[in-house]
Amino acid sequence: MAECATYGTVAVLQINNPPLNVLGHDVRSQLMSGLQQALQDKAVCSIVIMGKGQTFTAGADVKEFGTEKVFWEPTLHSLVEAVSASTKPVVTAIHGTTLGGGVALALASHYRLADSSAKMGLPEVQLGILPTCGVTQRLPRLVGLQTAVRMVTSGQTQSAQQALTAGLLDKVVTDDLLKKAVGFARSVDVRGLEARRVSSWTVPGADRAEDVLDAARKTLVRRSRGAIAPLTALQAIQASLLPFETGMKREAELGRYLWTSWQAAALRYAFFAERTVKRWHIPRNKNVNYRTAEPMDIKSVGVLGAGTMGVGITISLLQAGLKVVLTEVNKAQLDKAVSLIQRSLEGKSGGKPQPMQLRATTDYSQLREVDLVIEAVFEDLALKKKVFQQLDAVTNPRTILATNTSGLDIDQIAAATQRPDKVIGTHFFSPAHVMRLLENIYGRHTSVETIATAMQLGATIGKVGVLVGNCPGFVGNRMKGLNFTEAMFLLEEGAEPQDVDKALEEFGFAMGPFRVSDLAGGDVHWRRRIQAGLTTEHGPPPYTPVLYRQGNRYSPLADMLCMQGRFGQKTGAGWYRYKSGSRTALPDAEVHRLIHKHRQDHGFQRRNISSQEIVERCLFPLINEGFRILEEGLATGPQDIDVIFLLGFGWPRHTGGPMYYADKVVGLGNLLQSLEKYRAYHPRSAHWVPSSLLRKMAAQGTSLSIWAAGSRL
Ligand SMILES: CCC[C@H](O)CC(=O)SCCNC(=O)CCNC(=O)[C@H](O)C(C)(C)COP(=O)([O-])OP(=O)([O-])OC[C@H]1O[C@@H](n2cnc3c(N)ncnc32)[C@H](O)[C@@H]1OP(=O)([O-])[O-]
Repeated sequence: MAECATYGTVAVLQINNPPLNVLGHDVRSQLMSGLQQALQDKAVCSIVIMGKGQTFTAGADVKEFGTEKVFWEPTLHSLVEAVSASTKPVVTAIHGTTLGGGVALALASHYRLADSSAKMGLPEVQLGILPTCGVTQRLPRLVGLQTAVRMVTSGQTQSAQQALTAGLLDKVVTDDLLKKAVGFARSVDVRGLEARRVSSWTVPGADRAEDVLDAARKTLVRRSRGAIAPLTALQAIQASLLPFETGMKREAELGRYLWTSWQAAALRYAFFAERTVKRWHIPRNKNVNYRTAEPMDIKSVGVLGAGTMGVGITISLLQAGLKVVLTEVNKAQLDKAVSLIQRSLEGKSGGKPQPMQLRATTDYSQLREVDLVIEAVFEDLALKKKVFQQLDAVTNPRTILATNTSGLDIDQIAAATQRPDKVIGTHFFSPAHVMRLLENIYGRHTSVETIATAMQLGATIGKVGVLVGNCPGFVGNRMKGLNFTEAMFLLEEGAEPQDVDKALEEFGFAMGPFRVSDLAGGDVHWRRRIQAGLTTEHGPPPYTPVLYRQGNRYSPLADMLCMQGRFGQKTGAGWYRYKSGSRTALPDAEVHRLIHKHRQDHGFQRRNISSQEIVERCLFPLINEGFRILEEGLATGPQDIDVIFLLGFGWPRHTGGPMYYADKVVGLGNLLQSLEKYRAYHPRSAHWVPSSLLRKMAAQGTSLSIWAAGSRL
């Protein structure tokens, strides 16, 4: 856990708690007793604290949070204060990704040394808590307010070089950290320790503090969108301008406030949910799971289609060091894609992709020897079936064929091949090289090896893979579609697009549904609705009522915009208008007139609609659908749905995701009541009918956490 050794006059305490040396109770106890021994040992003049293995430490053990263990002595706070109070100089020697409590230990030490590859960061706000243990008081004294605010409120890591420049480190070394740290510790002045204690310093540039804090507050109010941790952290940093002890008290008060908040619990849930989804199984056959599966080794991947998605997917694959054969029938499109890919990779790595790694071609037969192909052609079932038939003929029979469809039937696509066991959906989210989600969809015949390979590929390219079953829209788009449907009904009843967007942005989404639609392009879903027979390019299908389709209430507003060529930002007009070259959504009188006329034509009485109603009407049907998805066995558990929404649809992380939010914030009983209430007003919308799983759980008073625990192997 923590090992102690002496090198002449230097005592070295080494954390050894693989994989990440987290500071659980055992580690803290052993570090504390090692420190005390070193202080008592007359032969020891200075002390080094460092870590073995992949990192110094990833900080506190998050698994202890929410349990009593975190308060067992020595707490992290006691350990940090003992380091600070040491009567012998303490040198912290850092390597790997050092986070949270690791940075707290370093700040309390008298000297800080790091390996050149080290990174340091304070991810606490991402867990909804405050970096306590004096971090908010010592860090500004060491690096100034501006850097401290940036590090604490963003959670972003600093490279060793950045940390050195900022004053967070005293020295960066290149190799043999143990030897260098011992040498450094031997050389430090054992007298004058007080002057090395950061707690005795004052914050540099305190005369400009007001300006720095005001600017940070304005940015955070805009960016945090309801998350309380970043602004609370700013208050704690502000307290560093007070005498150290007073600031520490304020830090402790604010720390307690966040520690006990529902947002901290939600963010902790989100942290573990992202890691839980890799433990997948198929609900209808639990024997098919991550433990029984053996993935194929993937070294080369073919990408078919060089549009926006194909380009993003190719970049992700190349960044992970895989060989890619990018295939596109249109030569001009292919050339454009290659130059986009090269520019993107140059921007990141300073180098072009090696010619060996990216081969661009118009010739399908070049895909013959790749291990896996990801098809990313236009979202059209007939086209995809044709492409899969060709792929089946041209590729090696062992090659896995993946489709980047966002909602089409995997079984129908697989049926176009002689190898349905090797066909799977790999749904990337746009921009594919940025978004961390990969929704993997198995069909009726997809083999366990194919599933394991797609999940493994996700991990290889730095994405979080979530496995789901096959249904129209899969999990993400099936649920998300309902959000947009209700958003349009709200327009019919009296809201304007900007009212709906504002309410959902205040809830925490980066963008409301109409701004998202304009960004993505309204034509994508319009084409899908045409294919589904819900509308035609010229209006409702013959003999179809304007406001009802296939037995449900239907709003034709989005179709009406598309019929006018208003596809969103790319056409300069959608639900909003856009000045040339600008992405700023401006309310558009044309759209308001169109909505107003539609209301008049169909007898809607305009009424004022509250933000609460907007949020409930847009989100509750989506959550209800999540319960249906669980009931139908299309997701391994609620975490899978939450991760899809957190990483793929910008669901505000501090609420934990739709299923967690329903369970812990709204309450399943309240959710059921609301669904019943809206169902009474909107009897022609099937999405208000509560799912039987929700009814059952609300009646039994059970929580989704029972499901979450029981649904994992
Ligand atoms: C009192 C408060 C004051 C203090 O300031 C608070 C803190 O320090 S707050 C803490 C601040 N620190 C953080 O917030 C650190 C958050 N951690 C990270 O950001 C990444 O893990 C890291 C970048 C370090 C490595 O990425 P990677 O290489 O892709 O590895 P990976 O992510 O796949 O993790 C491997 C396994 O380790 C597990 N695990 C990880 N961290 C912790 C932890 N702290 N604890 C427990 N477990 C943790 C993780 O669940 C996984 O387990 P499993 O069973 O295999 O699912």
